[in-house]
Amino acid sequence: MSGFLHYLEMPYLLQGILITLQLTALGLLGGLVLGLALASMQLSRHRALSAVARGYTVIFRGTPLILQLVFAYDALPHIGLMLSPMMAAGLALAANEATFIAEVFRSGVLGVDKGQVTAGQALGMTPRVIMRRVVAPQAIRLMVPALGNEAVTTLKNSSLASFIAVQELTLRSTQLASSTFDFFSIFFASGVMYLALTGAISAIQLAAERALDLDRPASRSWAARLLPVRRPVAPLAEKDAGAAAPAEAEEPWLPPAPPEPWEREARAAALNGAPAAVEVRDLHKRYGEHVVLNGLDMTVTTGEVVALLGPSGSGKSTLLRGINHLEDVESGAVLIGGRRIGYTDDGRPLSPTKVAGARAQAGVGMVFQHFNLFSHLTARENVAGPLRWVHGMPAARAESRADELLEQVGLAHRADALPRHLSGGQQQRVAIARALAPNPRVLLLDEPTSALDPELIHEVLEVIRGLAREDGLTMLIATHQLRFAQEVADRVVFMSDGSVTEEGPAEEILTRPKHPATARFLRIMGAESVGEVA
Ligand SMILES: Nc1ncnc2c1ncn2[C@@H]1O[C@H](COP(=O)(O)OP(=O)(O)OP(=O)(O)O)[C@@H](O)[C@H]1O
Repeated sequence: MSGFLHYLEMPYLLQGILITLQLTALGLLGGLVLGLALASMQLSRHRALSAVARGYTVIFRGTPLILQLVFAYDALPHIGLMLSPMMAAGLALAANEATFIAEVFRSGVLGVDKGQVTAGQALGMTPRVIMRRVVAPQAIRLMVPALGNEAVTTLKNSSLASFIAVQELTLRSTQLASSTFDFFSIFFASGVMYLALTGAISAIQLAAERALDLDRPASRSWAARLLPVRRPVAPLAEKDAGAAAPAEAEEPWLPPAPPEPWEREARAAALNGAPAAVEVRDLHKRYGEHVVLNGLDMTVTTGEVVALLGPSGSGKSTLLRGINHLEDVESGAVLIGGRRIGYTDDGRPLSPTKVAGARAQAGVGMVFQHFNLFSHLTARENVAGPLRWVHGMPAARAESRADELLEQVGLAHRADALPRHLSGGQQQRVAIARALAPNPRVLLLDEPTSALDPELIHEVLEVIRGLAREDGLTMLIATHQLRFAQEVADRVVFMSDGSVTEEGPAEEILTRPKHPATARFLRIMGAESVGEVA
């Protein structure tokens, strides 16, 4: 059995290993470059590019590698492309491997939560910035195991190059065995050598996975220097300091009583005559045959807080996305501070990159139902990152602004935590801080508490209440929290079937609705208790 050992150090076979490694490197690097191009083409919005990439994939994934090797070596010379055996094998390996690597890239990119991409868009990031700062760092982490697999496959497939006389390990083992007839020992030694090589690849893969693991302290991770940095995970705090009411309180939490009539009157007087922050004019949107916004008109005055109510499916989220041009609409217009986002002055649509710039300038902050925090970044980086990437703020200033806002939402002590180490309520408060960071002129909140457990809702509502009452921020809030709407909103807009059914002072709409649809909705949502509070 030990007869195979001396083959492990035989220069003839060791040189074969070197050639195997060179061939694997050619196949893998070529496959990575070509695979990246194929994946980009498949993900592109241009149908022709996508079709070419799919056609390529069908051909190269559907035919045997050995045929491709022989083709590259024997057939290409007939069209004047003469390649050495090594180059022909490298080309065939790369061309074949690219189809699999492209799928790995594609699944990595598609595996990143779409909500984060939407959040990036809402923050004014260009497609390129979103890819670099949000999608790529997360996709790379997802792709490492599959890429490790592809590296092992390429190494093993390189043995097929023996068919076109490349002097790699398999061919040399075969030649040696044919001349010595010591088949068993030689092929055994050759198998051990392949195992050592594939084992090394697996070890590299594991090291990369460990290095990219977000739960490891960044200081020990070499990969953290390549991908966006995060600070070591802060120890979990037992209890949240800040805006929240204690979660363990035994009494059910109730929002403070609505403002006194004189307070409402004072606010109404202050808002009277203020310029429009958001104007929505005759907005139409449909998904296929389904009309979602049906000629919707609405104006939000600067400093006003508007609660958007309506049954599920009435188009509230679509309206909020439409206001920030995250949704294409069929007709109508949205003006933010008097300007249309996403269109030139003569009404032509802008490119996605220019739309991003327009969004950043328009100053519309957005908070989503499912938070949509960038899951690979700490709370601080979630807030500071967009300030740097979109608004060009120096890192130190962006971080101190992030710290200031995290303090405001009661999360200064969790600034270094990743989103997955935060409760839902904390995540939503980080999302609010992120939306506030660039000083938006208007904040859109899309059911900010509906994904939260009941005991976490109040901490988010407290933050929003502070923004409305103390900071005087213009807000449009889609919500099902009627008591909250009554307390915080200056006006309630009730939507059904894609248009405004009824609107007016919060107090009036919530306690004395005129339209039967509003009355039915309020009844279902427990309007009785609103009446009690009033
Ligand atoms: N991308 C989409 N493709 C097809 N239909 C969609 C899409 N997005 C939303 N819709 C449909 O549009 C309608 C309005 O959806 P929207 O999310 O705006 O309603 P909503 O009032 O916010 O509802 P909810 O209170 O449940 O969030 C719904 O019927 C929904 O199914």
